[in-house]
Amino acid sequence: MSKVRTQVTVSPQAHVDLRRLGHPAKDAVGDFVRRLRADRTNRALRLSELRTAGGNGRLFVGALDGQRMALLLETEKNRFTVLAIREGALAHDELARLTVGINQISGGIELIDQAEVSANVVALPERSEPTDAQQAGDAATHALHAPLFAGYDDDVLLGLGVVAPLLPALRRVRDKGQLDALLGHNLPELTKDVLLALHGGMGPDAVREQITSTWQADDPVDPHDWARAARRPVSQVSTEDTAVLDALGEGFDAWRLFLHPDQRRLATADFKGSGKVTGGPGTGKTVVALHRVRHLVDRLPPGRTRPVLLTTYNTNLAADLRKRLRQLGGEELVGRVDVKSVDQLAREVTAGERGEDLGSALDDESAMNLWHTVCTEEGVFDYDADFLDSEFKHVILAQGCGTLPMYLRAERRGRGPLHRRDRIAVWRLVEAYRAHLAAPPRRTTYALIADRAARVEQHRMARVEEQASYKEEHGGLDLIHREDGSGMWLKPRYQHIVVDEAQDLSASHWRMLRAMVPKGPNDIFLVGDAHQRIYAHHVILGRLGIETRGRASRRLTLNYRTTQQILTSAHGLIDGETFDDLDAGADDLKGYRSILMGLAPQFWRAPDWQTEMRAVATLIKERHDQYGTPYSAMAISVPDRAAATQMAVTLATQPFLIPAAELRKEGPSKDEGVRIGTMHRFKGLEFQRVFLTGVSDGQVPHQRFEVFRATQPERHRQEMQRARSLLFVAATRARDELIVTWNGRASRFLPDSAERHAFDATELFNQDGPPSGSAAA
Ligand SMILES: Nc1ncnc2c1ncn2[C@@H]1O[C@H](COP(=O)(O)OP(=O)(O)OP(=O)(O)O)[C@@H](O)[C@H]1O
Repeated sequence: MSKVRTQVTVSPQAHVDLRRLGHPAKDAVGDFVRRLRADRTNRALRLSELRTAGGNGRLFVGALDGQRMALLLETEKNRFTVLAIREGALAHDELARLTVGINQISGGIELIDQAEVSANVVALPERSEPTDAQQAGDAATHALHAPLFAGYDDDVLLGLGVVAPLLPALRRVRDKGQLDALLGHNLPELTKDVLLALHGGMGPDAVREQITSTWQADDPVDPHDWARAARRPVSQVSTEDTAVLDALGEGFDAWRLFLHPDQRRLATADFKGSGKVTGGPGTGKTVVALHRVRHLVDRLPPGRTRPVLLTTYNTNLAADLRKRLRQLGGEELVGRVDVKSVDQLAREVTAGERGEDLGSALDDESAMNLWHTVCTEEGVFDYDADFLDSEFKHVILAQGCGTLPMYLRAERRGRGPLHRRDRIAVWRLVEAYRAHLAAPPRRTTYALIADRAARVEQHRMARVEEQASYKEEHGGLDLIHREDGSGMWLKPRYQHIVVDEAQDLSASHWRMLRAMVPKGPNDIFLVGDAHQRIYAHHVILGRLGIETRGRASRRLTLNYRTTQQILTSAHGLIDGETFDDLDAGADDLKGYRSILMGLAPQFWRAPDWQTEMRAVATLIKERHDQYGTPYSAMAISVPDRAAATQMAVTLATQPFLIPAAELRKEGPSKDEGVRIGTMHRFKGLEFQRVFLTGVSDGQVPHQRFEVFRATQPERHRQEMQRARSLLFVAATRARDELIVTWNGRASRFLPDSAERHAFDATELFNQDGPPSGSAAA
């Protein structure tokens, strides 16, 4: 019999099964897909038809290996979609009972296990019908017992996108616990999102507008046309099954295959100029940025140049972006993109300048020490080094103040008043500081490098524009003679720039980037979140020539990283603060939600730092030994570098013997081992389990900021906001579990309930064993 070429894709829900079942299942699916593509008649696949799905669809089961089976849908001749994976003796029966359908809103293929949902979730405490006496009870009691979604007709729920076969079970859900259990199942994403939003208090109209409409299919949905359904992006990303095989082979991240419709739209949108995406932690901003890069590269003419720049705040994040870009599109994609941190870029720009030697860059601590030196030498002790450094970077350099009169006129929005007399004194100190740097051996700072790079690029862009207009006036003649000396035409550095972690770039960085790409369609695309700003100050992009108002600004609100439970707690950390939208507007986390369910964060208090460290080591070892969490999937944030060393030593000693890797600027010091670093190092990363240690009173926020409360209230407010953002960033790195520990009293940023609910770390070392909480995630 001749072999028939077969196409195979994997559905989003099957992908969730694979995540849950882990690597052996993934490898089995990879093998199965390869063999099925090669020859569907291969007997080892044990491919057998189960039933028709109605219309042109046929359901099959196949054997992945001795223990695992898959449910497949043949949507047209020799095109299969893997819908679900089960393992164990009952795998066949479990697959056979799944209900498969086409969602009438999204047009995507969805499935649910009605039996499992009913049995495990809502069959639980079905409440008996009220007696007469109870019926006489007050309305509040009645409301308490009413099913959660009683207020919405079936038609309303279906119209919003809820998967139809779920309705009978959903009608019996009466409390949040049952809803969480229901959402803990592998349900279609649209259904989960709608139910969460309704339960969170969003009205059906708002849900329709903000959620359902984003999933709406572009064409009319025929509930029997499986071939069409399977080709819609919500069912799969690509009609090429090689993409699926690649994804299965190398790493295993859903984002490479399935994008939320909002994410997809942003990645492929056409902007008249720049585009901006904001959104809370874990909403897939980086994922959108990566897909955006792929989209831009796909539209380039063939070539070897790198006309697209992908940039971010620091080196280790840039390395991470390069890795993820390679996963997304291989060498072919990476080969067309410059992936660099903004400081590296600025460094290269200034290094390329003839006759320019700015000297080596001081690290943050040395730069701060230099301010101390300058103040001592000048005999001025009215301003602290932090303040001077910030004033220099965020006012003087940010606004390009080259002279004292310019600085006297500079705006200091949100920084409180600074009188003329003080500005003159600060300016003198700044001049002394610059003189120190210029004296041999010449040194500089990253802020000065960025400032210089911005000027160089602005100058370069002015020449590019000048040449372009000359060429236009002279009919496009070759102008070699005009560029005599350099002998070449100047071209803009890039055609497109994509920026991740945009909230932490300084005004100088933006000036440099603005001048690296000509103004035009899709010039700059930036993603960021002001709630996570921990370095820079608020920059108004519109004033720097980056216009993203109106339709060019979008927000993502669905979190894919962190469980709803962790998110709610993290949210509490920044409640009450106000945030910008990276431009002149305001932003908040309204509507920010997660469809992932899990454990509530755990709190542990210890009498002292030593006990706290040993408690953390105990909890980590338990998670590794009992639940199989690799050490490298766990991370500990510590208050400072000394604490990092102490923590690593504690982990390494008997009885723990836990390997550790320090999180450095350029990434972890080793591939293996628990990651340890200060909260700043957690930026942009994610881990399965996160331990935030030293979250004690006086440590978070640090007590040194207390002096500003009376003397510089505006400064105090800013420091508090930054400290909250830092804790927020660190907490939202956790995928499955967040553990917060402290010694002495808890940080005032934590809710009062933290102290009340905290476990006592000393009990971990009692003979009776610890109350260590459930850790399986
Ligand atoms: N459509 C998706 N489907 C499945 N997983 C997704 C999707 N989008 C993002 N993710 C996953 O969610 C996590 C967070 O994504 P990403 O890092 O892009 O978020 P972010 O908004 O940049 O986060 P942060 O601002 O906290 O750095 C990652 O693990 C990513 O793989």
